[in-house]
Amino acid sequence: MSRPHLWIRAEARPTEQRVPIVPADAARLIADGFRVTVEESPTRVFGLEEYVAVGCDTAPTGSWVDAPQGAVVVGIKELPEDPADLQHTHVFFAHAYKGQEGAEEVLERFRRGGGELLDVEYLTVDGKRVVAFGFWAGYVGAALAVLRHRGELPGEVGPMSRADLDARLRSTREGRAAERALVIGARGRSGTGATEALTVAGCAVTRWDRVDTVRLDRPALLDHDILVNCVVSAQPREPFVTEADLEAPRRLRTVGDVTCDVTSEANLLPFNTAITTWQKPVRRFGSQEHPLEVIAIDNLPSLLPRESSESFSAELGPLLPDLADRAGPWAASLAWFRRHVH
Ligand SMILES: NC(=O)c1ccc[n+]([C@@H]2O[C@H](COP(=O)([O-])OP(=O)(O)OC[C@H]3O[C@@H](n4cnc5c(N)ncnc54)[C@H](O)[C@@H]3O)[C@@H](O)[C@H]2O)c1
Repeated sequence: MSRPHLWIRAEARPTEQRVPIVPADAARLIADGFRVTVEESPTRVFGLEEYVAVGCDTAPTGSWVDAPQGAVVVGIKELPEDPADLQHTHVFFAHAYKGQEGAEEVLERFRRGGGELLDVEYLTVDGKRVVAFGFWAGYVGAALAVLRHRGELPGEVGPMSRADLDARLRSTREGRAAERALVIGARGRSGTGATEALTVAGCAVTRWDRVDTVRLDRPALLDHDILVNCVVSAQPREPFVTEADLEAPRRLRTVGDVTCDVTSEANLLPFNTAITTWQKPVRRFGSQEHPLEVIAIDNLPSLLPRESSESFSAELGPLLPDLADRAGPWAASLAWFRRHVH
């Protein structure tokens, strides 16, 4: 069976420590007949020596531009702006098919260079995504909400390990009554992660999914200390929290909005219309007496780079034997590319 040469590029963003294939999975791929080249990276959470130890070749940062023609360049986030023409097959999250800012330029680079994009977001089986970062997004999103609620998140956030995060979740619970925390979208990937973090934190967790919001019981919703919104929402519908709720007395004080649907028509927390950042993670609403604080960070998985990389790699690895034939989920992703690039 044919095995393409996998080229793991260095991420362009200086804050991005994740990697799509971790050393343990690179070892499995090499045993299965793949050649794996890993670029040097100043930020990656796994050291280059860990890849060398399992038999990967190494290459300088950004040298994928000169990779052999058949190599498949694998990354997570956007490509650097150079070169102008893309000749290789690239696997990454391009965010290029929904009219996003800069999307047309990216597609034009592929068109000009004759390259091919196999966008990870569009790797699907029976229409369902098979590689995603949702679990750890929910985990860290819920964890930050709890820490903020406990007065333990005063300033900036940055990449951390799960062990450190869990230690903070456990140490800050001592001597407190368990907070009432509600996860909506609890059966999904991020909802499952959120539930796990809240459990580690010692919260009393309520889990709602679709059936529980058909007739929204807003008083019950507002009678929680913490809300973590993990709902995939495509159409406008009755908001979970309204402007009117902001001024009124309520138990709810902290919201982790994992969806970050802040500018979408389908925003279920429409009082908030902006994301928050690692530098300024919290936005404050409501009155002095009845504040409501929201964390809506749109790159949550990068805050747990090791765990996010491990789970991503575990999902991607088993798909790679089908890559050479563009079979299975690769065919689905390629179809999206062909629809957009002729
Ligand atoms: N902030 C970040 O860094 C980050 C990272 C990854 C994903 N996300 C976002 O998180 C969201 C969730 O992603 P996911 O991978 O967990 O999705 P998912 O499809 O695994 O789960 C979504 C869940 O929402 C439920 N749901 C849908 N409509 C509902 C409703 N009206 N009421 C209650 N539940 C409802 C679904 O049944 C499902 O269980 C998406 O918007 C995604 O883009 C954000």
